[in-house]
Amino acid sequence: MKIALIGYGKMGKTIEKIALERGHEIVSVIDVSNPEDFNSAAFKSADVAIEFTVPSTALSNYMKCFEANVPVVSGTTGWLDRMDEVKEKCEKEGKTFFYASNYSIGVNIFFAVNSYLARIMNNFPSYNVRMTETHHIHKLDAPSGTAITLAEGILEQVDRKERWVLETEEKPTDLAIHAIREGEVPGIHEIIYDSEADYISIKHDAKSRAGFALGAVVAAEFTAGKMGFLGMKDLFKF
Ligand SMILES: NC(=O)C1=CN([C@@H]2O[C@H](COP(=O)(O)OP(=O)(O)OC[C@H]3O[C@@H](n4cnc5c(N)ncnc54)[C@H](OP(=O)(O)O)[C@@H]3O)[C@@H](O)[C@H]2O)C=CC1
Ligand SMILES: O=C(O)C1=N[C@H](C(=O)O)C[C@H](O)C1
Repeated sequence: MKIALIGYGKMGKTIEKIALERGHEIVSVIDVSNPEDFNSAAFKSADVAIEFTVPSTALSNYMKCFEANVPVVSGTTGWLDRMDEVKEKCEKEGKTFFYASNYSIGVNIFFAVNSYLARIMNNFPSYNVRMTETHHIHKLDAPSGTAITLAEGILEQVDRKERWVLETEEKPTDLAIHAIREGEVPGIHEIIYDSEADYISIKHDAKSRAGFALGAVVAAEFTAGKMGFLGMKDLFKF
């Protein structure tokens, strides 16, 4: 498969290594220095583009992929308030977009466990729920995209919580997400249910970026040749 990489940072480089190991060809690499390459024949020849950049540029990168009719798989976080515009492009104009706030298989299992636990805990109001996420000091957004997906999973199930908030609960119906930035941590997410009697927690701790990158390449293999707005539920069927 011919892959274009958009963003050649920590994730772009890890994805390149895994894509090559899986027998794919990298036909174009676009970073801040060469945005004109979206118009190149090499970019347009790609079966799929994999985009991991920064929140401020993600949406405009997707639009450039759509103009070139190259399906895009993205993991960039911190831009999700614009998601409806992307969905509309897919639904009305037949473009292809695959998105996950976290591509690792382990985190997607964790999402399912989080939902299941939240459904049980809905019946036990003596437990208050909160979350912590820990990432490297270079991360631009907080809370992490993964933490937002986890929070959405809890809010769907736990009737006593109405919205997530960064850091401090203002009222009992708030679900607090504490964001920690330290060293070079690839990503830790922990959900805590706390009562007077005890404390139940579930935690995912990424050992490196390899799991995220492998998931993104597998998603790209799945996306090439497909149409529409896609996500991990289409890929894993859970
Ligand atoms: N969904 C998932 O599974 C995961 C998502 N992420 C998310 O992916 C994103 C990238 O993460 P990571 O690789 O660690 O970050 P990095 O900062 O290491 O890489 C981002 C890269 O994008 C480049 N860039 C900036 N602007 C543009 C532009 N206009 N066009 C093309 N490239 C551009 C940067 O260049 P320069 O440095 O020169 O500015 C940099 O090389 C983040 O939003 C992060 O949260 C990360 C891991 C997993
Ligand atoms: O910026 C990162 O590094 C990560 N970002 C994603 C997020 O915001 O959830 C996924 C992973 O946690 C690493």
